[in-house]
Amino acid sequence: HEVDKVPGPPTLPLIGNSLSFATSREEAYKKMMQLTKTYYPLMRTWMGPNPVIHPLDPRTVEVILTSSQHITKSLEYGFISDWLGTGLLTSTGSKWHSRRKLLTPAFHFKILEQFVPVFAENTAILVEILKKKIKSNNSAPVNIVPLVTHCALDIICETAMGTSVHAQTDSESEYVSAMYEITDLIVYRMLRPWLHPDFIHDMTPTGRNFKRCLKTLHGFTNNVIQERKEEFRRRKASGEPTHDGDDIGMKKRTAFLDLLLEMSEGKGEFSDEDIREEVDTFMFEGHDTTAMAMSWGLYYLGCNPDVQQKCVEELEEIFGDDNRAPTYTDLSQMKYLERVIKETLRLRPSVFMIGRQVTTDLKFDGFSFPKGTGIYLHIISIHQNPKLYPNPEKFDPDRFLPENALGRHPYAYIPFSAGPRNCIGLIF
Ligand code: HEM
Repeated sequence: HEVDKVPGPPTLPLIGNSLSFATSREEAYKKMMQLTKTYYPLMRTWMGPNPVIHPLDPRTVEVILTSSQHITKSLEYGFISDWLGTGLLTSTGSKWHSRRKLLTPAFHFKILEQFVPVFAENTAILVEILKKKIKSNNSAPVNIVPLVTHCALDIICETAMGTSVHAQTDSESEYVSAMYEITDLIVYRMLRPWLHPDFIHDMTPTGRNFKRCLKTLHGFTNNVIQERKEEFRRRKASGEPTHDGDDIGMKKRTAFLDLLLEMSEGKGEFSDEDIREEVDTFMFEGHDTTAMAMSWGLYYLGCNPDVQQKCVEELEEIFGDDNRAPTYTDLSQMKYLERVIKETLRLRPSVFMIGRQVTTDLKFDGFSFPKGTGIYLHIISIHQNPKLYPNPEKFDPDRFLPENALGRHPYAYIPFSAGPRNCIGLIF
């Protein structure tokens, strides 16, 4: 096979390199990181019967990401599509093109600006919960990940669907548990090629649990969509504004769902099913990514008191003694905090790997890769490459000072991916 001209670890017939990764997430991750170091700058593996190439330096990553041809996601994304359908993350070709065009205005900063109070309200709840935890724990370490994740879930629910799941105050919610469980089940399946065929997966406990979670998740979004739709129609019929909140507890803001409903009513371009797949996509893409970024950010602030002190000073400069909630304009003044977030996403990018599938022959560096070859892009491996970031494990926000970033390859920093299929929620 053409792909075998590229160096890579020894393979077994039929199963390729799959056995090496059919282990815990942690082990699979460590193994992959080690391989990317050994075979830098280009590696091949076989995931079961499927060949995969791993471009590991920014130059070749740029070739893939800037291409308008290579926009089809790798086979693994198929395991999410029972949940997310062919929404923006998983779709390809003309469906993806038209959806991306339709949804881009929903992420305009004018829309995002009205969400800042939602961030502030939910963060205030998180701070109170953290204070209580620290007190009741006698200042012993607190696992912040579930707390931060619940906060992120509340934020994304309110901004994407205009409804609250109150995950911070009701962590027993069925929807919240299903959300947690399904992501674990998907990763478990990805790492085990014998679970890839649907008919096998469906017969296993993993498959049955997956279906159960799916029922809860789809049931929840379907309900919210129906409720919002009825409300939307009622308002339209009575001549009220369709999406600026009402007196039954909704805040004065437009959730993504309201925008989708407007699109569907206006031009009939979105069916209920279309709306659900996009809302589910935002829920999936928008909560775990932000929760991990916030958790790692807090972790690094905790480990680096000097960095923490500089953030405090910056905030004091902006707010003085005022206890008011931050505004969108305030955010743009938090230059140092922005570098802290950038450095967090360098060291611990929430989406540490993305995948593509070759659909028309791909050529670079004297190699030719036929249709059907998988492409894995290891964002984390690029971000931790000592050739691009000296002393890569060191947490140093000043790497992102303009003078220090000068001359760095633009594809050496890609936490939100890049090119036509980059993250639509990156300003969020
Ligand atoms: C720290 C936060 C985030 C990070 C690091 C992140 C990262 C990424 C990355 C790397 C991709 C490319 C995925 C791929 O090619 O497979 C992506 C795509 C996407 N992200 Fe984000 N994301 C974040 C937050 C969000 C939020 C808050 C939303 C929505 C509310 C969102 C919605 C999406 C969507 C819909 C796509 C698919 C875009 C397309 O294919 O056209 N993301 N994100």
